[in-house]
Amino acid sequence: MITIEAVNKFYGIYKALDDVSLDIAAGEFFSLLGPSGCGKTTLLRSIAGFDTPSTGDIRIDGQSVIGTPPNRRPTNMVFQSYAIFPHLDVEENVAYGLKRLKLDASEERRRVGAALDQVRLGHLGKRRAHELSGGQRQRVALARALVMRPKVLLLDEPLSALDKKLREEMQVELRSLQKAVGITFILVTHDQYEALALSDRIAVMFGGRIAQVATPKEIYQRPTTRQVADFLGGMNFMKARITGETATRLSVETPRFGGVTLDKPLGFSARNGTATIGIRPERLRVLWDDARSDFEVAGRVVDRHYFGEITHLIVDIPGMEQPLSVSETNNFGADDIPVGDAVRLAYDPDALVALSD
Ligand SMILES: Nc1ncnc2c1ncn2[C@@H]1O[C@H](COP(=O)(O)OP(=O)(O)OP(=O)(O)O)[C@@H](O)[C@H]1O
Repeated sequence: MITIEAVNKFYGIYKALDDVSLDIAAGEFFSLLGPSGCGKTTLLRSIAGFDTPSTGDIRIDGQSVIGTPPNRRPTNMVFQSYAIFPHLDVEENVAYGLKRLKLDASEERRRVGAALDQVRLGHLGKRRAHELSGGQRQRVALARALVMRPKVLLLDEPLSALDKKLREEMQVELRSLQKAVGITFILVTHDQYEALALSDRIAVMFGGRIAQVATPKEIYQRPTTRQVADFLGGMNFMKARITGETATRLSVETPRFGGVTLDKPLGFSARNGTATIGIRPERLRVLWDDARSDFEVAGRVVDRHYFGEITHLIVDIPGMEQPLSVSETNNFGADDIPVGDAVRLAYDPDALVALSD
């Protein structure tokens, strides 16, 4: 539905977008995720028409939109700062963009009512902006975009001004709203949890380039580069010696995790016969008492951080360069393991991933 083809964007000599190509399907909830300055807003603004790529093409439903002004594109953008008019009430705010369509009054009222119902603000139509909470204002901004019936809704960090609890509530709402209206949503966020919780697919960006595009589960469980793995949650990294290589698989020998064969990440090239291997902290489990596993490593707890439902244990493993970070639930008392204690950790070899540097 949306095709981004070899898009580059220069600001002077600075390259904000570097050869970006991407296909986004109709009805998809798609997120652009990355650290500040990685180019995600520039890409979103290019889809909306507020920025123009220096080279490359953007097509919506097969039609190039380069040169088409924002208001003539089948897109609508919701900004981070809920830009709603303070002197208008909620209904007037939502009706604002409809004015140029010159609908008859009853049709306009019907569409405004439907958009407000979609964001659960039907009862607050006569309120003014200063009488609304942050979450309600953001819903007005959403209704204002939805009322225009865009094919694509573009969302630039729409929830970042909200506090954590409200933000989580609005995330759930945004997801169900997207399913209900069925249009394509493209969300820009630097919040990995937001992207994981909301998206059908995520593109992770660094330095103007797309590092990986995949479903939340794939991107979390099978990151292809060290940078992607590090940006989305914690990851223990270790060096391993390559003992065999095919087009798609890599056999490695690790100091403490033994020999394993793994999927070869995209764009992988071996340096000095070594590869970087990763395992997520929550994929390591403490083995209590006499419990045994075919796959275990032994070490000593050197630090402990309590997070309520989980505890992070930092475990030094003899022969490993870096201690392992272990995220263990407190159901079994991980929060009571004293620093200095010997522990054994079980792991599933399937949880190990090979990463491109
Ligand atoms: N109008 C501009 N002129 C010059 N440089 C710009 C302009 N707009 C953006 N940039 C630069 O391009 C890069 C990408 O900016 P962009 O806003 O797309 O990043 P971002 O990933 O959305 O970051 P953030 O999350 O901080 O908004 C940044 O380094 C930024 O400084």
